[in-house]
Amino acid sequence: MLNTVYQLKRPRQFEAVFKRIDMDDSQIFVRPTYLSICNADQRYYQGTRNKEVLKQKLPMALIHEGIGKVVYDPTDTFQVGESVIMIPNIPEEQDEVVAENYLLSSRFCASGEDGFMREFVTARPDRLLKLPENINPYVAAFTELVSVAYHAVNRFDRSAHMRRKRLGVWGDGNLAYITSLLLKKRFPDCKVIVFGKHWQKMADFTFVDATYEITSIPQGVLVDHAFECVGGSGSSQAINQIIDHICPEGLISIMGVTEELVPINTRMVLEKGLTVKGSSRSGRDDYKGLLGMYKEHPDIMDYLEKIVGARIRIRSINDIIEAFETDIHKISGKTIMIWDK
Ligand SMILES: NC(=O)C1=CN([C@@H]2O[C@H](COP(=O)(O)OP(=O)(O)OC[C@H]3O[C@@H](n4cnc5c(N)ncnc54)[C@H](OP(=O)(O)O)[C@@H]3O)[C@@H](O)[C@H]2O)C=CC1
Ligand SMILES: O=C(CO)[C@H](O)[C@H](O)COP(=O)(O)O
Ligand SMILES: [Zn+2]
Repeated sequence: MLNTVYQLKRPRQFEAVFKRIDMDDSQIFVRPTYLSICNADQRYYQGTRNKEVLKQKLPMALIHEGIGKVVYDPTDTFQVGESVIMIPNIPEEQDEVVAENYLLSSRFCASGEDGFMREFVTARPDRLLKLPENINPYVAAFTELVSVAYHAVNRFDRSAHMRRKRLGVWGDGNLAYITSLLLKKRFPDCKVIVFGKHWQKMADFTFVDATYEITSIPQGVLVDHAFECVGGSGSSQAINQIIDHICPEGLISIMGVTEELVPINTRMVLEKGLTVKGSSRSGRDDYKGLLGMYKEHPDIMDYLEKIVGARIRIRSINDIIEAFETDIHKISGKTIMIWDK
């Protein structure tokens, strides 16, 4: 059968193409319902990736955060009409050491192949998870982003030393909000301190213990471990400020994505004996763990609802452009597309 795929042809230009999909016994058909825009999608949409990357990856359907409804399941794993979270990471092998999101052979929707802006997404049963009942679909749409923070917090917990009195989070955007929220819920006895550029944005981080503007951090403010949730051109400043404010033998978790190489003060990384740990994407176990955390702490959902931003119904390519342009000009929050295609 033919599937309509809404691909980014070149920066700021989408087109609908028709792709043949063969029905077989292993692929479940899902109709996307709520999709959420990530900074990675914006880098393709605005053409801020380097030319070679754009040439290699486009045309490609964007979006790797989303939920949908099962319309056909030859595997009998889900019921028709059931809402599911779509997992964009697609592993092709298992490894006893390397997690699915770090395997070089893994594929990723909206990075190396079409993302979720399609009429139907076809997926193996292990790439879908049943959405719990009564979950707000606008929040569920960005489960992938929350699972990335969950994954990084888990990695931190497995590797960082046990002095965890103060945990620093650099950044004041969506990823910083989510990471500090998960840290506070997971380690309620630790102080979570946010270091951001905009006090107006940090005012929404009501659940943390302190916030500082990065231009006026009082002398003597130190953290045991830190999370970098900035990315882009702010990466270098954030990472170097972390190096200045972290105690010896602390762990720095880097999550921000940047196109440029980032100069960092390696002398002080050495002198302080720091561990720098990168975290990218997430895997099925992270989604499952996160859904368990939602069950244990239902108020996480209330906090996540606060970062739902614009909600835009998509019926045409012009609506898609409107969603991406709105997202560029937002102050904060996640832009959600109600996928009515
Ligand atoms: N590792 C992964 O798998 C994932 C990584 N990401 C990446 O994480 C990064 C953050 O994402 P997101 O929160 O959505 O992005 P945002 O752009 O919303 O957040 C970053 C925020 O940090 C602020 N900022 C800039 N410089 C500094 C600084 N030196 N110290 C503290 N704060 C600063 C920015 O302000 P201003 O805008 O004024 O510069 C902005 O408000 C992005 O690079 C994104 O691509 C996202 C998802 C998954
Ligand atoms: O957003 C992300 C995961 O949620 C990552 O930033 C994204 O996977 C990076 O992909 P790309 O290399 O295509 O920018
Ligand atoms: Zn993303």
